[in-house]
Amino acid sequence: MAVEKSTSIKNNSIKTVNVAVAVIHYQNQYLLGFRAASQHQGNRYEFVGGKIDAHETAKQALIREVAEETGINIANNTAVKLGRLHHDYGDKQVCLQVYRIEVTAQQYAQYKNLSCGLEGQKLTWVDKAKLLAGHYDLPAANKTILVWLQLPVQITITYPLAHFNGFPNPRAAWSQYHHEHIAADALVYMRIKVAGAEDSIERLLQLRSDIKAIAPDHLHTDKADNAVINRQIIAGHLTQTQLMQWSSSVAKESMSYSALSTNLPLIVSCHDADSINAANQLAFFRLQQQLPPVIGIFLAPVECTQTHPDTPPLGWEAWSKLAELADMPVIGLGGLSPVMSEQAMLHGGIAVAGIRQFLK
Ligand SMILES: Nc1nc2c([nH]c(=O)n2[C@@H]2O[C@H](COP(=O)(O)OP(=O)(O)OP(=O)(O)O)[C@@H](O)[C@H]2O)c(=O)[nH]1
Repeated sequence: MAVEKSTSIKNNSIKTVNVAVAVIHYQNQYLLGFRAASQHQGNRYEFVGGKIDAHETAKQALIREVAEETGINIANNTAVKLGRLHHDYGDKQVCLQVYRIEVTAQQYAQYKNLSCGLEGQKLTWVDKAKLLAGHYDLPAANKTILVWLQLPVQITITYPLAHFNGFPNPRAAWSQYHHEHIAADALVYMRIKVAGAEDSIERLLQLRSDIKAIAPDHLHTDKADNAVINRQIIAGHLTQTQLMQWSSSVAKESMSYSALSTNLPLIVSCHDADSINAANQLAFFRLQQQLPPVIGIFLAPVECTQTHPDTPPLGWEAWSKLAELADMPVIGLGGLSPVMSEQAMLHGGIAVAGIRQFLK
């Protein structure tokens, strides 16, 4: 959501402070600062960052703040946009503009023993698994950043069930095929494209306890007592059509949107600016309601695809402009291969997803 728009939604008597936040890491080591007791949200860990000055872009502020606080020059590192987060602390409203920056091996070697910042603050490199497990007390707004950081740089998508229609038992064939071809520890979007085929998803999850899944949003709400599903499904998925239905139900003040999952984060599919705006609206709504966040957008198609040959591709430039509108991490989809994650990052995305080339 655009900063201006969110500010107008909120109490205008309190000005929103725009903050550039740098999630600096080298592989699985993440850099945290520690806020002094006298600061807002004091005695908590934080990512390096600070207020965006007037006349400064978020990326300029990021480079300046990181240099001022740590001495690390990130001007030539890729800053991967994760998202924008609006948070009301009661005494202060912030809009965090969050970027992930991987430092080079050389930078890490130079700064890995850094324990005190240039402003006298404590700095520490921490293990990603411990960070995500909540071992470090961070300001409340950062909770969503930790959920974003769970997303890998490659996401596998399943074939739809119809792909196996030639088999005597298509549902069993779907589960068996994916059981054999999904890479170890993958995050898999279970795009089965048929209502009522949840048993196939459940069977696949039972066969592959190493994988995590994004499943149609209704699945886990229907089966909230199912241990397999609860353990492995990390997010529910909404198609663009479902997202726009939610958005129009909000516009009509109908309560049907309450049917969306309340126990898991959501990932949505978008193809244009209107749906990205709806995703931002949904993310803002869920944060306000303290519901699990919207953690990503599948934005497609980047390139031509075999599954949607008639849909004109966006191409990376147009894709990048749309990705910039999103308040949450964006995943490239459509005609991509796993090695293109770097390209996605250079265009404002965090990951790539696909079917064929992502299965082994
Ligand atoms: N740097 C940083 N700030 C964060 C994070 N999470 C979060 O909510 N914030 C909030 O964003 C604002 C950061 O701005 P800042 O660091 O320049 O603010 P400050 O209050 O320390 O500066 P000041 O002493 O000039 O007022 C603070 O209100 C802080 O509580 C984070 O991970 N890193």
